[in-house]
Amino acid sequence: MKQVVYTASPESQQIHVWQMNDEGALTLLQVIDVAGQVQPMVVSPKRNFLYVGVRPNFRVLAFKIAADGTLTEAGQAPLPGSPTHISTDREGRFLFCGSYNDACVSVSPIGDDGIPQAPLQVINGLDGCHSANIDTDNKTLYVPALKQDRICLFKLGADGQLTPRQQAQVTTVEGAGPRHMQFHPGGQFAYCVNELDSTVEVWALNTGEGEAESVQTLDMMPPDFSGTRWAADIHLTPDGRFLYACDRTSSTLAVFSVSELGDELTLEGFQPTETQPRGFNIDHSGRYLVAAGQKSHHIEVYAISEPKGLLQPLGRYAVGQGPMWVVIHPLQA
Ligand SMILES: O=C1O[C@H](COP(=O)(O)O)[C@@H](O)[C@H](O)[C@H]1O
Repeated sequence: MKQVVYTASPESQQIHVWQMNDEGALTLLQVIDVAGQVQPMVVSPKRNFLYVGVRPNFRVLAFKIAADGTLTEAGQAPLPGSPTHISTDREGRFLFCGSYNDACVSVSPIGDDGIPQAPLQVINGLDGCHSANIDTDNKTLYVPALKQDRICLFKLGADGQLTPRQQAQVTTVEGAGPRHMQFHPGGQFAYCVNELDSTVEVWALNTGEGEAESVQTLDMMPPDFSGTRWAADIHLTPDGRFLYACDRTSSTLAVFSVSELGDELTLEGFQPTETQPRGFNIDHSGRYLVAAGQKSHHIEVYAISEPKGLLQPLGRYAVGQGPMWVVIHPLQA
């Protein structure tokens, strides 16, 4: 499977486009200089656009993805706050933006041409809003508000309007700081990385009603760690068997195996990684993981090994300054 890896480096205002071969080796295809600090990125469900949040002029840029994975800017739209995280619904009709510094989540319609438009709704009062995560049924948006130790649950309407679910929020333990989420492919469980206590929490979902209940919380730090915990990102292999979460102070990736149902995690080990890993991702074959070091200015590729999902370093590559977001896109065969 040929794939393309996009990395965002806000300090040098660049997007690097890498081709990944079947052995996990990267070749640089393109470097785009962006007028702004590039941060969160997501590929559209139809796989024809890369959406990128930039600051300090808060906007989402839409890049058309060519057959070889290279990018051409095709349009842009304003955002109501500094983009910390962007995502879309599963049909690619709406773009969600979570803003930590502006404490809000917004919904922007995406035109038939694939270009996002100005927001149709902004929900404020979400202190430390860190991500917006649509469930596998495309019905409930889970929005962690890190500074409030809560995840807000919104029903996504056909018109893109968000309304609080009857169970409008779930809370973590005090001081956990819920940040990023992943969904098990079966749709019945979600995993949230908690930034401030570096734990991973398993949430059982009642997708019909849009409800969640905490069923397991695991420490993700090496046993000898005594510094300030500072977790960041979380990703699951496409088959749902292995889950990874990173901590920035210790510069480690924690490796978990996932039960068949998705309800239970087992800590399998730790992988030292690039300095201050704020963002990483997993390829579409589930064989490779790419981690970005915000302070090392490199990305590193790992092979995911059987039977526990432990990581084997394959190669590291210099990128722009302060890389913090990684997205992987499969090319059409
Ligand atoms: O990871 C973190 O994210 C927040 C928000 O990031 P930003 O890039 O949107 O400003 C940051 O302020 C926080 O200190 C940090 O731990």
